[in-house]
Amino acid sequence: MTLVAGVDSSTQSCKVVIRDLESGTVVRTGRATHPEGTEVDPENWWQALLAAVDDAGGLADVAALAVGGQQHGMVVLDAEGRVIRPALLWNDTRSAPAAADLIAEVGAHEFAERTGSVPVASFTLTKLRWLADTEPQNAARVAAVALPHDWLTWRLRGFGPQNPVLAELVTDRSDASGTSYFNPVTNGYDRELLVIALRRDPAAANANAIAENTENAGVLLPTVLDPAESRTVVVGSPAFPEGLVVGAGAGDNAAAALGLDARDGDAVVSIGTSGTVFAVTATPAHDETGTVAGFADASGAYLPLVATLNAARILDSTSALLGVDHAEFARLALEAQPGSDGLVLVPYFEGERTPNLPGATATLGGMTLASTTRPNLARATIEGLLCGLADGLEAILAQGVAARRVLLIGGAAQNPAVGAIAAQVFDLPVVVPQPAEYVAAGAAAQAAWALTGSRPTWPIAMVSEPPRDYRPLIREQYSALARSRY
Ligand SMILES: Nc1ncnc2c1ncn2[C@@H]1O[C@H](COP(=O)(O)OP(=O)(O)O)[C@@H](O)[C@H]1O
Ligand SMILES: O=C(CO)[C@@H](O)[C@H](O)COP(=O)(O)O
Repeated sequence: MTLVAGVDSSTQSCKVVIRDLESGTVVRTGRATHPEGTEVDPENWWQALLAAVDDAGGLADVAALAVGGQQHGMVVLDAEGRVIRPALLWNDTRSAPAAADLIAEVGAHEFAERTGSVPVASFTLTKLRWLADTEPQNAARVAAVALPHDWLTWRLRGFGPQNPVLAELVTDRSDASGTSYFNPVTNGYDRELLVIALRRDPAAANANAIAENTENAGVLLPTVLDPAESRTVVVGSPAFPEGLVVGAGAGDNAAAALGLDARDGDAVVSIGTSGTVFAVTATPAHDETGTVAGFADASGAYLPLVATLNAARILDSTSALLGVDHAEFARLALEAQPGSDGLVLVPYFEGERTPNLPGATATLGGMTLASTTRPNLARATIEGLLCGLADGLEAILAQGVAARRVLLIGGAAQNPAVGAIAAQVFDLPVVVPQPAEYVAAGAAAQAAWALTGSRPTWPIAMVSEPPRDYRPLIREQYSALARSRY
C-alpha cells in the first residue's frame, strides 16, 4: 500500500491526514493545537507539525507529503534564514490603515486587474507596508517573504537557520494569490507592488539582490510550483525522512476545494476560525469593490472567495456565555423559531473583513422581553454568522459563478443546528459532506498529484442534506439591522 500525507496548518491547530494512494481511504490522522492570537511565532507551527506527525504515527511508511495552510500570514526571513518577527496572521487587522494607503496609492481597479483582489488588512502586502512604517529596522532586514505553508514546507525539507538556503523556498499559485503581489492570470509575481509596500528603492534593491528571483525588491519570493511538480526532503530528520517527496501544497481554501473535488456548480462554505465562501471557476474574478477576492485554485483554475473574520469562534463565544457545550448549543438553537423572534446578531466581534469594517464591533438587535431568551440567542448567533456568508455567496454569484448547491465544511459544520439553519439561510440545497479534515485531505491529494504526476480521483461521501427550507425573513431582518448600524 502506497501512502500519502496532507497537512492543514490552520489558525487554531495542525492536522495530519494519511491516505491510501489507490483508494483515498484515510488510514491515520494526527493533530496538535496552535497558540491563540493573531501574531504567532512560526516556531509554534513547526512544533505543532512535529507533534501532529507524531500523533499520526509518523511518516516512515509515507511516500509523499504536501502542506495546506492558513492563507496570507506574513513570515519575514532575514538573509540567515531567521524569522525576523512573529508572523501577523490573516485575522490581524492592524494593517487596515496600510491597506487603505496602498489602495489610495495604487488604485482599487489597478489592484483588481493586476492581482485579482483589492487588498484588505488580511493580505500579506498590507502587513509588509505596516512593517515598513512601524518597524523599519525589521523591514530593512527582510531578505525573503514566505506564507505559513511555504515556510513549513521549507523547514520540513531540512532548511531553516541551520541551513538557510532561501532560494529553496517554494509555494503554489493558490497561496501566492493571497499575497496581493501575485497575478493569478499570468502566474507571476508583481514585484513593483512589493517594492511599493516595503518602501524600497527599486534601484538600490536591485544592487542588493541576493538570488536570481530578487529583481526589483531585493526580496526573495518562493518559487511557484505546479501541482504536478515536486521537491524532496533534502536534510532528513526523525519526523521527515530524507528523500520524501514534497508537493507544492496550497492555501487552505484551495486545498479544501481539492479535498472535496469541488467542481462546476459547487459553492463551498467553510466555517472554521474564518468563514469562507468559494467556488472553483474557469475564469478569474477581478472585483474592484473588494468584496470577492480573485484567488487562484490549486488545480490550474480560479477560486473566487469571500472571507469573514467572525465564524466558528462566535459560536464558541456564545456557547461559553450560555454555559453550554456545542451539543446543547445546537439543541437550544433548534428549539427557537426561524428568525429568533426578531432577535438579530450582526457578529462583528473582531471587526470584519467582508464587509471591510476592521474597527467594527458586534450588534445585538431586536431585544424585547419576549425575544431575549437563551434559545433565541443561540439561534440568532448561528443565523448572523450564516447571513454574512450568504451575502458572500450572493457576491460570488454576481461574478457569474453558477452554483447549484452549497457544500458545508469546517469545524462548525459538525454542529447539526448549523446545517439545519443553513438550509433556511441559503437559497440553494445545502449538503454536508462526511465530517473530515478536508484541507488536510486535499493536501494529501496534492501530494498524490506530485508523486504520480496526475490528480487522484477519490470518492467523497456526503452525510446529510438538510431539507431545503429557505426563510427569507432571516436575511431580511439581518440586512435591516446591518444597514442601520454600519
Ligand atoms: N460541533 C461544533 N459546533 C460548533 N463549533 C464547533 C463544533 N466542533 C468544532 N467547532 C469549532 O470549530 C473551530 C475549529 O474549526 P476548524 O475548521 O478546524 O478551524 P481552523 O481551520 O480555523 O483552525 C473551533 O472554533 C471549534 O470550537
Ligand atoms: O484568510 C483566509 C482566506 O482568505 C482564511 O480562510 C485563512 O486561510 C484562515 O483559514 P482557517 O484557519 O480559519 O480555516
